[in-house]
Amino acid sequence: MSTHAEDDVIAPVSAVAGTSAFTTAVPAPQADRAVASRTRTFDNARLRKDFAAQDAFLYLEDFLAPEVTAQLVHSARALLDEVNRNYLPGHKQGGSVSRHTIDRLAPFIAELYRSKELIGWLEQLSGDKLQVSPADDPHAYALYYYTRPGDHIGWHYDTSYYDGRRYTLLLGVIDESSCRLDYELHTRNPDVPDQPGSVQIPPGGLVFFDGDKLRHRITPAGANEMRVSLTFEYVTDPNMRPWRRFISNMKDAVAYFGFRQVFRQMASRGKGSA
Ligand SMILES: O=C(O)CCC(=O)C(=O)O
Ligand SMILES: [Fe+2]
Repeated sequence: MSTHAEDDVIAPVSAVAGTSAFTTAVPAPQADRAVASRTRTFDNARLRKDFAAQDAFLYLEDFLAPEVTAQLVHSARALLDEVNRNYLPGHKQGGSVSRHTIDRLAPFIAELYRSKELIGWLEQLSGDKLQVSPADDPHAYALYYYTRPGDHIGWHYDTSYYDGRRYTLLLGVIDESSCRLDYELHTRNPDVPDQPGSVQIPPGGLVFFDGDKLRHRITPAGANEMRVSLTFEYVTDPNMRPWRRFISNMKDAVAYFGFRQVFRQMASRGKGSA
């Protein structure tokens, strides 16, 4: 079900992938400064209202500073050789790169994930105190790749296995595709009719939502298309009961990152080295 994907790249992209991409220097921006340069220009009171009115969902077409988007695009292409592909018939087909690989090869993404400016702004929107996900959660930050015809994710929620809420931030990185994020608002609220919507997330665009409230899917990629999105997960309580951790890990191993990535951290922690 889970395979490596060295040869899974369409031609124009593979020209810049591989080791040479790592040596082509693209200076990393300073994450906090770059985030603040954008968030201080927004009408944040208005965005907060929009987020609440849409039952904990917000889409912004143009969020990231251009130098951040450029850095993410560079990393997404440089990490093509690291993509782990998965097929879950009827539910999901596509690739992902876990936070463990990002830590090794794209540290700017880890820095952006932890940016105080970013987290503070998301806290303003959500009205919740947010924390980064624990070190052994491979989903804390991850890249998703849609590079083959039919790559998609079926309807689902980003269910929280934590004791508190789980928020998902999606950042558009590469979108040379017809893929759409289809969603339904208010599905958990019997008093409000479900409200369907659909967006494409262009490079630098943002989607932020409470994972247990937004029903969503990514529609299938066509031939010669490529889409990469970056996901950040924030939680209100990083505690997770052991049996839920087990279910969450199994899901991440089967549907996203492969067993080696997901259980590697646990194994090394068992030996006292993490
Ligand atoms: O690729 C995306 O933008 C979102 C993917 C998604 O919904 C998920 O992996 O849970
Ligand atoms: Fe999702």
